Amino acid sequence: MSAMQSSGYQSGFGNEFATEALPGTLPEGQNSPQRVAHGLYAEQLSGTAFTAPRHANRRSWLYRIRPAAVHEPFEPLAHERFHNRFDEAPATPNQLRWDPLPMPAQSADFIDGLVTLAGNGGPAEQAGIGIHLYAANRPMQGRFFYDADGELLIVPQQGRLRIATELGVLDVEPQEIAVIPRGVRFRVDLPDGEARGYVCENFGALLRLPELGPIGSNCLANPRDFLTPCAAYEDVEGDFRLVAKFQGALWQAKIGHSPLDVVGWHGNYVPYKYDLRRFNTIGSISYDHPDPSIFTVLTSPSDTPGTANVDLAIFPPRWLVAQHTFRPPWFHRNVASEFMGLVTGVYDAKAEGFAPGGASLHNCMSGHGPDAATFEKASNADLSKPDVIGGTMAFMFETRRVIRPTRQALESPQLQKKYYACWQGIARHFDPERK
Ligand SMILES: O=C(O)Cc1cc(O)ccc1O
Repeated sequence: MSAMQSSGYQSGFGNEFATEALPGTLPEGQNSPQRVAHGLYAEQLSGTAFTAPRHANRRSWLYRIRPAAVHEPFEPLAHERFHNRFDEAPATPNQLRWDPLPMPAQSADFIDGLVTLAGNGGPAEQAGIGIHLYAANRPMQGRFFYDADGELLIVPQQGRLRIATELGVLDVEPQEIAVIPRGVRFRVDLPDGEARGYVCENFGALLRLPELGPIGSNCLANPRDFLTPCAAYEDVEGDFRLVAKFQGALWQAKIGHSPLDVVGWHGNYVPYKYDLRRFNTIGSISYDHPDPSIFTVLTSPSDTPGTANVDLAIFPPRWLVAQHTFRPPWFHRNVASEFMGLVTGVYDAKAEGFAPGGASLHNCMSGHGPDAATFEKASNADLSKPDVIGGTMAFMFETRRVIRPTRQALESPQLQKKYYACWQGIARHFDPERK
């Protein structure tokens, strides 16, 4: 099957987009005419309840060669490593850290290469997240995937992805992220031959831009930097497979054509990508290290205001200039749970051991913070000079519920048995006489 080429992008977040790969595809003035141009079928894809408030309502109208209903029945598809079983092992209060996942020894496409590290909630309650890693060395050939359980926030760490979706093609590279909405069918090709990264499967409310409050109307991730593909389609028939993730398990159906057959579409329920290097990072220009919520790129709200189902925060290159201040991330315990990954470079709270492609988990109220080496360095730093933090991109999935590691994550050879030791060298400095 020939790979779909990049179809170009439309910019904005939550817009009403309209795009067609063949002129004259989109009906004028209505969504579902008696006969659609070019002999296409009209189909609505609803990402929120019909009656969701207008500002939160997401749906798109797709004009396609065949409706999505055209496939054979689904059968269960075994995939032991990719799942939503977050109750297999006791949730531990220990700080956890993993080395990067090795590239697969056998041939693996994006689906084969998914492995579930942790999560909370689940698809049945439409709340919580799954945290997965992927490591793949082969494009998806003759098969397509959709996730009915949640939207997929993909954070590539190594190797580019070409994500051909029903709504067009996203070309994504490390330091960019992609979001594929719940239900949207896609195929992942690997332009660099292999790829590795992180996936947050969001079972809750759709990711959106955070409120800016007193920051004002700009900064953080600016809406115009979000890119949604223009329409692109393939008109191919063959003995293909459609893989669905439904209620935590995989299913597979025969399909005689590519489901990426949408010739034009309009609406606001869309895949998108964002270049994290465009994030307008703000910080303290007086004293103290602010809460990392100032680094929020996207948030999935929960029913409790200000308490996210999941936030994506990033730690991009930045200048630290705060005076009289311990500049790196402080020692911390949090009611929320913090999963971190590193795309490139060094994270400023950890001098070593947190490698690009690796991961750490600090659960509800588990103490964490700078390691001993970072603490000593920052406590003695010359604050008349800025700390110029360059060449790095760490990120955090922060969620209100405890993040429960899977059994395979706790038994993984990548789990660092001695992670706790990075704080063991923290010296006692207490002296009642010292000022
Ligand atoms: O390093 C971490 O684990 C995340 C984190 C970042 C920060 O800027 C402040 C506190 C915190 O826990």
